[in-house]
Amino acid sequence: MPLNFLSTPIDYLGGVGPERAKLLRSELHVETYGDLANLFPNRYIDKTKYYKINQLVPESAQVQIVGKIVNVKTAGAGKATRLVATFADETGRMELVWFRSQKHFRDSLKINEPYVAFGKVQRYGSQYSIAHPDLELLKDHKSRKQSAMTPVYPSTEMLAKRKVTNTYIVKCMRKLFSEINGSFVETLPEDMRAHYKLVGKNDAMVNAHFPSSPEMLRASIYRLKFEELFFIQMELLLQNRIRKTKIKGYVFDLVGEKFTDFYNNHLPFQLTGAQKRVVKEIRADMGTGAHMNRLLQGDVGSGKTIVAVLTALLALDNGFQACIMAPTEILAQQHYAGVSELLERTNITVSILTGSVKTKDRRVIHEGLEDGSLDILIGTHALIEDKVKFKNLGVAIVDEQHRFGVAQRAKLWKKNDLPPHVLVMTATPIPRTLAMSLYGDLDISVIDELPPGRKEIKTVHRYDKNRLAVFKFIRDEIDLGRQVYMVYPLIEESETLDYKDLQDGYGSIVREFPLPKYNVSIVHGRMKPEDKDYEMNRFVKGETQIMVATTVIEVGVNVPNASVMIIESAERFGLSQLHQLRGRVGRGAEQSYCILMTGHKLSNDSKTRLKTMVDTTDGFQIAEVDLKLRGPGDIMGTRQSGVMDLRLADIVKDNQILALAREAAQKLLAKDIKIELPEHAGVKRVMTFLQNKKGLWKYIS
Ligand SMILES: Nc1ncnc2c1ncn2[C@@H]1O[C@H](COP(=O)(O)OP(=O)(O)OP(=O)(O)O)[C@@H](O)[C@H]1O
Repeated sequence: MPLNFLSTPIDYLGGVGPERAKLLRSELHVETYGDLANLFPNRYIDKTKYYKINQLVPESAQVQIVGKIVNVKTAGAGKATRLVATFADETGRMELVWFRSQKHFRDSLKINEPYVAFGKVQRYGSQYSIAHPDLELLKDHKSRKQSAMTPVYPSTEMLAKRKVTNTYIVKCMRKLFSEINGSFVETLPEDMRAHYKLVGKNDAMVNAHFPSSPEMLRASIYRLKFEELFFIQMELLLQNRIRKTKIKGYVFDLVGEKFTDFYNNHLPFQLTGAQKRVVKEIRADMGTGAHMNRLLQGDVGSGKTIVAVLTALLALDNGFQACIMAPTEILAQQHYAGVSELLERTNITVSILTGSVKTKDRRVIHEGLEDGSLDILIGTHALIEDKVKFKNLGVAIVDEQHRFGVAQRAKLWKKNDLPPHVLVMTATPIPRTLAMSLYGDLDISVIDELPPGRKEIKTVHRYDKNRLAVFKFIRDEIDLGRQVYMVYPLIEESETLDYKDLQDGYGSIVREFPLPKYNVSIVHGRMKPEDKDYEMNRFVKGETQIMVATTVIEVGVNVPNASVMIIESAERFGLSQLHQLRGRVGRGAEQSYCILMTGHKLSNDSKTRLKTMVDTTDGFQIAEVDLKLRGPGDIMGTRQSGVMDLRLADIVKDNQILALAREAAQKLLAKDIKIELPEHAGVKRVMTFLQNKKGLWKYIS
């Protein structure tokens, strides 16, 4: 089947006039024959089965009933005007309802003639009804062979109102398939189909719409999902490859004195297996001559800082500088303190540049950067100001990518002849399956192992009415010398309300934990940055025992002595947010606790979230549950990605197929990177079709 046949506008299909074509376009995005063929059923129903009215139950979904219209009347007024027909069989009566009352439609309804009504039943009081049923005279219905697996296509209220019924769409589909005449061209190579046991394209298309058996239906849907995911993977893998061949990077092939000396003499601990593996991956990247763009995912507290330092040392050993960018002043300071301590006994120079650094000190930093005497610069957005000029920046390490835009990162290498390597660190785990489908242009390293000897954070869920016991627990912990976080939600829609909650909470905490024994800090988004930092620092230094805060403390804050995290209205937080918050404790040697406080009324989703938090501390597992609860739409960055356009596959539910499709794409490209072997003609055709607009092919063919 030539592709141009499939691009025939839908108006040309027999039985589709301009009116209905317009509706199909606006409601279902069906513009062409191809679009219609790829409009897959939501489900299938047994059209050989008929219900009696007295067999209906409130849960009956779509049913077919044979009966007669015994009368028709108009009910309601204005916009609520509707046509109501009483429909009866020998067992009872029900209603058929249309929210329109054109006279000619009313007149077309035949009283006391047998009809088949099909649709979704609803019950109002003791009465069953179907709104906008598919209605067909029994004799017409009987004249066609009915299938036990009739497809049910997506529909909208507008379509139902305008008589574009399921029966109509099925009719169009039959017509289309008889015109196509069984000749969808195969897209996947034969060896791949044999290896992954995939049915042929044509059979799959026909059976997805008009299944010959349940087994064939399953096999067809599997094949079509595989195909869909396979081509997405092909695009991602090719984009990645193009990036690597097009964008050159510095070659850091020396592992010199600085790295070796630090590694052999100054490591404060043994690296975990995962840290070693990740450092190896980074070294391999930097040695190839391609530009590194790597995402380093590591759960909270998994030890990303040491990886950042070793990466910086690799740049230094090859005669380059390094920088580490953090999203906030506090985090930049923490990194600076941590990195300086690690490098204390070496002769490597480290400085910090943030908004609050004085002009005089700035000048010294600028000079050091330009003459190359400053090796590592740590800082905030201040690093990308125009005045900051590196002599030769070799690697930029960016903490928490979503707070820095790509354009901002690009500013960093304005002085370089080549872009510095980029390592983005994030503590927000993204499930592997999602990461695979999203980040074609980014390589991913994962630290999936925590340093040894960590004590699991004990997590419990408590109801508000047990608050007194929780307060007692807090007092006991403070008596032991520990510090406590108390976090309140802050969501944009009801900022005023949240602010009140926070202030009320602060008020009651100060009453419960009075001076002079207790000192309480408060931090929230409405404070000036200087005030926030001041309050944070009091807590960091141990001058206050309790930190009342909104989620502003979410990322990266490191106060090892804080051992209790209380999260108020925990049901209002997302899972990954709860996990990030919990990660603020458990950073020292002491046993740590996380207490999730809620009221009694909880939705099922909230219960699942709380239970997941109580059951596990594994960020990746939590991310998987989060993805299942929220769907990929809300997860960072997914909105812009092609993943949301999937027709059949669901990257969460079909993650096994996704993994196989990725493997198949990798194998194919390993054998035939230009996709020019004759057996890959089908793949090439689809890729060309997909890529025409983006011009991907001009790079690889
Ligand atoms: N291999 C290791 N063995 C023992 N301790 C380690 C190891 N790696 C890191 N640590 C320690 O674990 C703590 C957490 O490390 P680090 O601050 O680098 O974590 P992180 O991944 O940046 O976490 P977060 O994203 O929560 O800030 C630090 O105190 C660090 O010294």
